[in-house]
Amino acid sequence: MERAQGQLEAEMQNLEEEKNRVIEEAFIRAESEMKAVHENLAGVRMNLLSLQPALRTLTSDYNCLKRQVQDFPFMLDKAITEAKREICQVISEVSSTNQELLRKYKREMNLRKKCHNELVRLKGNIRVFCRVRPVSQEEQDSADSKTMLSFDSEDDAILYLSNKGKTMTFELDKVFSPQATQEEVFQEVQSLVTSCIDGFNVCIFAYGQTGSGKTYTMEGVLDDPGINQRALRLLFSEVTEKAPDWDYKITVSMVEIYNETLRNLLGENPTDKLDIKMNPDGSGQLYVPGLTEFVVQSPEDINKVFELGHMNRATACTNLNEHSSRSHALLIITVSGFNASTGNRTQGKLNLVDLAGSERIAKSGAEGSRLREAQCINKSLSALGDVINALRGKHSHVPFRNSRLTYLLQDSLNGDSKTLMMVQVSPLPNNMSESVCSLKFAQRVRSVELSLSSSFSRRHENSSTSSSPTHDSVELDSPPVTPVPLPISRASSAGSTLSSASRTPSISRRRSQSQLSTGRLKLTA
Ligand SMILES: Nc1ncnc2c1ncn2[C@@H]1O[C@H](COP(=O)(O)OP(=O)(O)OP(=O)(O)O)[C@@H](O)[C@H]1O
Repeated sequence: MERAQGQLEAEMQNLEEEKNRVIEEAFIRAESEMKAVHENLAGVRMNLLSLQPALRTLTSDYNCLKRQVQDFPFMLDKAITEAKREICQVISEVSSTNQELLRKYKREMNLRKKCHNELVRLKGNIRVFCRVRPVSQEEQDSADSKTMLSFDSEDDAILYLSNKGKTMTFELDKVFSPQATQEEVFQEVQSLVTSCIDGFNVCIFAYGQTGSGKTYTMEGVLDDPGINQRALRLLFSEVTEKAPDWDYKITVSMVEIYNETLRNLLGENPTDKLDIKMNPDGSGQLYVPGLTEFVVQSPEDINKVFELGHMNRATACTNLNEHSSRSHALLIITVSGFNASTGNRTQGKLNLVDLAGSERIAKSGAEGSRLREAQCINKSLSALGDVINALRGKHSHVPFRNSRLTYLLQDSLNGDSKTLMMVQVSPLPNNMSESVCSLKFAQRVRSVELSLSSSFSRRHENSSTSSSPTHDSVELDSPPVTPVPLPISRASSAGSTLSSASRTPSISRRRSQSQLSTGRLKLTA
């Protein structure tokens, strides 16, 4: 019993010790945990302390933003109102500048038109050029190739023609020697071409006997095109350049007049005959029902037009060369413009005409269909001369209706329209009588015009220069023609609508003027 009690006490003793140890350990652990918690707490406190300024900044930022957000609609309204006011002010400034510019532009345009009209009035609106074609290789080889034409080295408007021992002098507006290139010829006519953009109607005729180079000048050859193609290309590039301000439309028609019958060369059926009628819209303008008008929208279209016209012309006849000599070929280009900012509209027409051969076949005993062809050609060329004469003579009646050609071109020959007659001449002695006829025709056309464009000539209206430039009024082997002594209007032609840049100071012209003052011109023997 005592032993058991001793054991129990010892166990209790152990347990008591064990308890004290565990408590001590727990206390130590609790103390170290407490210490760690304190340390963490201190860290958190430190963090809290360091975050406080940032929090204050954030709070103040937030408050600031909040105020701004509250103020924003008001500020926005204010800014918009201010911007509106500034924009309105700028717009009104720009618009008044614009108005001023528009006013100036319109005034300049009117001035330009007035100057142009005045220039046309002073110069006369018919110009006559002459182009002498070169002698071909074949002709050079033949015995009869000696050219009878010569040029004035100091005056590019004079042409001398030797005939039967006498030298005839012709004075025109410009003479192109056989060396003149297609480009040089075009340079002289390009201002006339572009004037149709300004709303003028223009006619350029190639006149002369068969084989004198009319088609070469107008159509040209594949690698060296003539006036037709160059004109269309120039017009296209000019209107493209003006595109931001102007909206232009270029349309092209091609017509052939054969035996007084009109054919549509760009139509689906080129053998169909066309008629010329009064426009039912009451405008008093003529129109050709069914005439194809091809709208040119790209340079490629230009090639298409010429290919189609050429193909249609060729398919409707057996021999194109012969046929083209006996028919008039017309390329009619219309340029319509609209300026959206000024509201201005323009419409000009450029008629490029390769006339039928002017030789007088009727006098050489032609019969049947050849005779009819010749009569038709003579009739229309004479009608052209009569119309020009009547127009420039301000006759009350202008016989437009005497031929299809003049009837079709009525609106382009009338009013302030401009005409250029390109007289083609062969240099060969065999062709001399026809060359003389062509040059006389040209000179009479020019003299009709000149006789009305200077006061001097008005006084001489009824003298030798007033004869009508009718085609068949020119007689073969008639005495040498007297040069038209009217250089006054040409002397004042600086700034001509037709380029005068290439003209040389003219001894001949001075000579003409001094002869003019004596009232007489002699032929050079
Ligand atoms: N300035 C020139 N330079 C080179 N060749 C030319 C020139 N003028 C004409 N020719 C050539 O002379 C020939 C006759 O010219 P073209 O056919 O143009 O005459 P045309 O007056 O139109 O004749 P047609 O009345 O028969 O149509 C052609 O072979 C042409 O190529």
